[in-house]
Amino acid sequence: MATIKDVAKLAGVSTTTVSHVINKTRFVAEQTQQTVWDAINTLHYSPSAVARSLKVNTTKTIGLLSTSVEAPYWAEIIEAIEKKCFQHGYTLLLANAHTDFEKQRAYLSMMAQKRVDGLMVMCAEYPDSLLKILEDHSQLPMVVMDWGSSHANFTDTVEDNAFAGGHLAARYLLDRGHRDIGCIPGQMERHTGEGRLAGFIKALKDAGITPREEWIVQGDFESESGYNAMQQILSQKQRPTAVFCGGDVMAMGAICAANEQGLNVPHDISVIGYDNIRNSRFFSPSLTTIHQPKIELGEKALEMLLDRIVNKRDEAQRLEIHPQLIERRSVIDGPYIDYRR
Ligand SMILES: Nc1nc2[nH]cnc2c(=O)[nH]1
Repeated sequence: MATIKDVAKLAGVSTTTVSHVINKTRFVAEQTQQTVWDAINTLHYSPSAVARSLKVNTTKTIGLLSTSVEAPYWAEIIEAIEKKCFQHGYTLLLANAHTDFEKQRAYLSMMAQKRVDGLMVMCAEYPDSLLKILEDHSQLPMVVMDWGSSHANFTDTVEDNAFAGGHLAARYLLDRGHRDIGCIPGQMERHTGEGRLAGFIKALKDAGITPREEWIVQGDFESESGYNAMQQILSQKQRPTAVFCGGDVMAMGAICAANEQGLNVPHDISVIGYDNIRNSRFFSPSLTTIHQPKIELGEKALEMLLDRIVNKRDEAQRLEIHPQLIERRSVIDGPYIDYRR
């Protein structure tokens, strides 16, 4: 592989001049520039990022310690981060650890050794063991994207207002005249599971309704869990008229279960989701849901991290995103529409 010395030799200039031509760091006569670029093209020379990193002490690389790319929710956030990294001239190093602690530890160590300039964290669950190793790496500029309200002062965070989103979903169903409402939340260990459910329960209680335990069936953000949970809800003697699913993918499974029992969504039972994944518009019926601003989440988190890297900011910052109702066709008016509060 050609080196900068080979280019300098072929162009008949010094390596410093070649460097200035490539990096545009000093005036170089046009004719000389042309000669250098001709030599670069002839030799197919590519400047070494490794050599440059050693000199400037940055690698222009961001590490992302994440859970998986399989679920549409994660995929949309990661896509937004990757696009923004590219725009800013950074390479994204993706480390899917699947909530496996040993993998998280190994990836964190690898990323530190590769001297990433900053670290984005989206691990879904944050047991103390993970918090400890994150803190051990707190010399790295870091942003945690899915903790909800901040847990630590060594990292930037993004608050997604999961509680407000769950509240909004329940409030919408109440406003549409539903009072018998079930829920299929994601895992309680996850902020997006627990926070969305807590908001839902609060809205019901504020409306004078005691949530019925048998209508709250635990899911895990996968379609199969939504399917099984809906089957369980529908197997009961008294059924709810509406169900809030804490993730759109679970709503997809829940709608499938209802259909297989001969029920029509929304005419026999209304369903509202959460996340507004790209395909939720194309569910049958198209899904009424709570929009989680995923692109904004990814972009804001990266911008905050770059601000920390570039400006060498020490104090932790916290940004917020806000959930929004998206009305489509999976919810219709419930039996209490004329008596709503
Ligand atoms: N698959 C999946 N979807 C989500 N949507 C919000 N949180 C989650 C999560 O933890 N997993």
